[in-house]
Amino acid sequence: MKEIVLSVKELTVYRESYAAVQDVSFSLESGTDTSIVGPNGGGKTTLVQAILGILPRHSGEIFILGQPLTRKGFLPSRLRQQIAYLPQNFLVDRRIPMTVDELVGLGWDRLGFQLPWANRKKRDRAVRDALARVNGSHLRTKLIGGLSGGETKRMLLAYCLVYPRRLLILDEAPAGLDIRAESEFYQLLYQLKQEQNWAILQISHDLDMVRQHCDRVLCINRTLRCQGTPEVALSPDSLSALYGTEFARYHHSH
Ligand SMILES: Nc1ncnc2c1ncn2[C@@H]1O[C@H](COP(=O)(O)OP(=O)(O)OP(=O)(O)O)[C@@H](O)[C@H]1O
Repeated sequence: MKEIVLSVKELTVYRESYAAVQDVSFSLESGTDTSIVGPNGGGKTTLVQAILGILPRHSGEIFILGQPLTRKGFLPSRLRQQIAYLPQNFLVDRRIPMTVDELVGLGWDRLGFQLPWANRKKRDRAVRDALARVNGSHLRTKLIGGLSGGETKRMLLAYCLVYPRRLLILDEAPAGLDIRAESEFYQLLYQLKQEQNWAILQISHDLDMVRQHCDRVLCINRTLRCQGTPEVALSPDSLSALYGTEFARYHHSH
């Protein structure tokens, strides 16, 4: 059964004194893959960061699995754990002597107090399975500082998968993956959506991918210019309104 996983109502978010996202409303159902598209600086990342509670909102409301996200970005930990986020760039000090399985295991750990030895076997199995799903079993004992860009992506995806989630948010996730890894990546997203009923929200500039893989599209340029199926939201008229006439003509003529 479909369920509303995320609901955003009349959301406005400021970057300094500028409303980077203004009056945006939409909702996401479980078992669906939705893409956010729009020009550079259009507010896509700002929108996602507000949903994650990283950026404060100026006005509007955000509900995750029916629970409101507070103005300060607080969500009960049992709900926060249902959300996974794969950022565009992995910004940590890579000199930290941490192995891949240690990092992926952090995604499994419950937020809040727990005994370090509790559920050890279950945790180890979950880490192994998550790495296997992203074809990253061979990376298990590697230090995170020694990974290539594509391997880092796989590790982060395993971090997202290691625990059953309800909402997966991706910021240009396949960037840095080779052709085969990218295809496997979308296959995996499809499985998570179909078999696990996850709702997926992904920022993308790859309109061909969006047409091929996504069920719905949100066209953002500060405000929500259009939303609907890829056929509707990526029609020549919608693309002209979003990116300008020249782009729409070019994109449809090849
Ligand atoms: N840290 C920041 N401080 C101030 N303004 C910012 C900051 N980050 C982004 N902005 C501004 O907010 C607006 C929206 O930026 P945002 O990064 O959300 O757009 P985007 O659609 O994700 O862009 P891109 O496609 O280039 O990644 C832009 O005008 C940008 O200059």
